[in-house]
Amino acid sequence: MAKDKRAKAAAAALQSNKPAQPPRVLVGPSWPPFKPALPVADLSLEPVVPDKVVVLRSFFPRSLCRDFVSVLGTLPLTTTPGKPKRGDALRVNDRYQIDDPKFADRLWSETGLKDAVLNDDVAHLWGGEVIGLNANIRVYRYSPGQFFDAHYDDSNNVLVTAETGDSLPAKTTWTLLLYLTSSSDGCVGGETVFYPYDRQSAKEAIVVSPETGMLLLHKHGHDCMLHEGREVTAGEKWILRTDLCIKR
Ligand SMILES: O=C(O)CCC(=O)C(=O)O
Ligand SMILES: [Fe+2]
Repeated sequence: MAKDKRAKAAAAALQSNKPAQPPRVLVGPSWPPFKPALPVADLSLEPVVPDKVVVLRSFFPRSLCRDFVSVLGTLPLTTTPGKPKRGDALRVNDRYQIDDPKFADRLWSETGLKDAVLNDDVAHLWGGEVIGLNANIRVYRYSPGQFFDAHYDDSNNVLVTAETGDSLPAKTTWTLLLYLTSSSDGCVGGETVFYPYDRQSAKEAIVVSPETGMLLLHKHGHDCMLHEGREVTAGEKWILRTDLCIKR
């Protein structure tokens, strides 16, 4: 065998002996059942900023939020390093992330969310035909001292699993945040704040205080408003994050 061929073979052997990647979490948490049956309230979207930010109050009842927090509290959350990658916002919180198409579909179709989002009055907001939620579910816990500095959320190309099991090409267009705790649970601070003019001006701030069980949707990608998760100063802020996905 020629010398360079031997070297190539050795390199290939080394490659195949490379230690395995850390296992990806494939099995999600056992999410609590949606009990009582959802929705518990009339789900009408309330505008916070016209065409940019809307909320759905009492999307989850308080008891369900409590059930979620107690299950999520058993997950291996990871504290994000204080030093972000270049271009990334400084985020200091404890986080868990999983691809869970089944749960994303349940959250979409078994909660009243799908009907509320596809309602004729609001269907024009989303930038296309919404076909479901991003399977990438993120759970954030902010303890005192933790926050998410001002940033913009990106739009991403993803696959959404249809009821038939088929994967459909999709694009995320709006961020979805579900607040599982609030001041009524002892969480102080943690407001989500939007800045309409791309600068962190206190005068221009549009402040959304967490409400237990409230769902917030805001436009992301090109038209995303600068926003932050303010520091929590007491208690814990728990949120669940995913995105609305349109057909691509
Ligand atoms: O925690 C918040 O209020 C904001 C979270 C956020 O901006 C994000 O997940 O991109
Ligand atoms: Fe964000």
